[in-house]
Amino acid sequence: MLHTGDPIGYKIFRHPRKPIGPPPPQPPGLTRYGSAPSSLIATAVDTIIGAECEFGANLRSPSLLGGEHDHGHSHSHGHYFSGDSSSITPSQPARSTSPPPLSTGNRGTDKQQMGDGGEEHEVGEQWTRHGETNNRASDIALEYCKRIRAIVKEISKGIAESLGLEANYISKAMNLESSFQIFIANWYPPCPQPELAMGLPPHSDHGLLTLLTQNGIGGLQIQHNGKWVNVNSFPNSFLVNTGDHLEILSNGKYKSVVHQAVVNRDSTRISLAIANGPSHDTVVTPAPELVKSHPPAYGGIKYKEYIQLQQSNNLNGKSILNRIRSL
Ligand SMILES: O=C(O)CCC(=O)C(=O)O
Ligand SMILES: [Fe+2]
Repeated sequence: MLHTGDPIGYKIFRHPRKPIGPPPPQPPGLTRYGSAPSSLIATAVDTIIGAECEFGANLRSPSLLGGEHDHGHSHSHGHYFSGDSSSITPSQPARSTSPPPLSTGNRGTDKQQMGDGGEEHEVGEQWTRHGETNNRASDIALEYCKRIRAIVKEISKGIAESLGLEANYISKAMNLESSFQIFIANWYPPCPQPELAMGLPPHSDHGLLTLLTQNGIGGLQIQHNGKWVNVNSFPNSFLVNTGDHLEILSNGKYKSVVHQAVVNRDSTRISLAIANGPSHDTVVTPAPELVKSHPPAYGGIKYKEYIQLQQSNNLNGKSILNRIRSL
């Protein structure tokens, strides 16, 4: 897990208490206690990264996230959002009538998916809330994702060099110009018996890097040497989680971090995660340079299929990565 030091600001976001919906499938022993009311993403975008807070202000200035545009991408290239929650839906019909391939969530969180203009989605879809188009939230989130993508590309250069690879190796191998991003908002309400509950079960993220920002309330834990370690919510920082596809590409030199979210008795916690992966159809395999002294430890699988596998199974540590482990 890495931290980036970009100076972002945020403000505490308090969502009105609402009953959460029916619980998703539970891991044995603990009650899942975290979800998202269906309007969370748009509301969270409005309040955590929206115009009233520092971050929103920074979003409009090029300095924060590395520039006005994301090097090579434009709306016409095919950024999109699509909704898989009941009340945040594309305001225009999707191009295909089949459901989005990644729409089956297993986490009880609201998600918005953003990708490279593949066949399933219309470009420039907008979010609706309570039947009304929320242009502002979708515009801010779109810009946010573009800037995050630029950051991920920069970090990937440093990682590639640390592996003895050419700086742009990861960007090219994963086709990061068209990287598939998923915008995830997690909402963890106060829980009367946190010791009996679990916010988000242990898992690793499927992509390359996940950039997380939070509302100042701790709850994230990472597994380190077999123990759970609390990760504090540092102000003015993103938390960067290493994902399974970095582990694959690096032939195990970088490990994806297993993490979970716990809940607390007093405060609502919200986290916004942007999961950044390769493009949909990319098959990532260990870099040839890294299999000279160690045979490839993982087989390759299309990223889209990998995500489908994770989303159609309960979150359970590194269970999906283990399926394509060859050693
Ligand atoms: O809420 C958190 O801190 C963890 C979120 C997370 O792991 C995820 O969305 O994948
Ligand atoms: Fe995660």
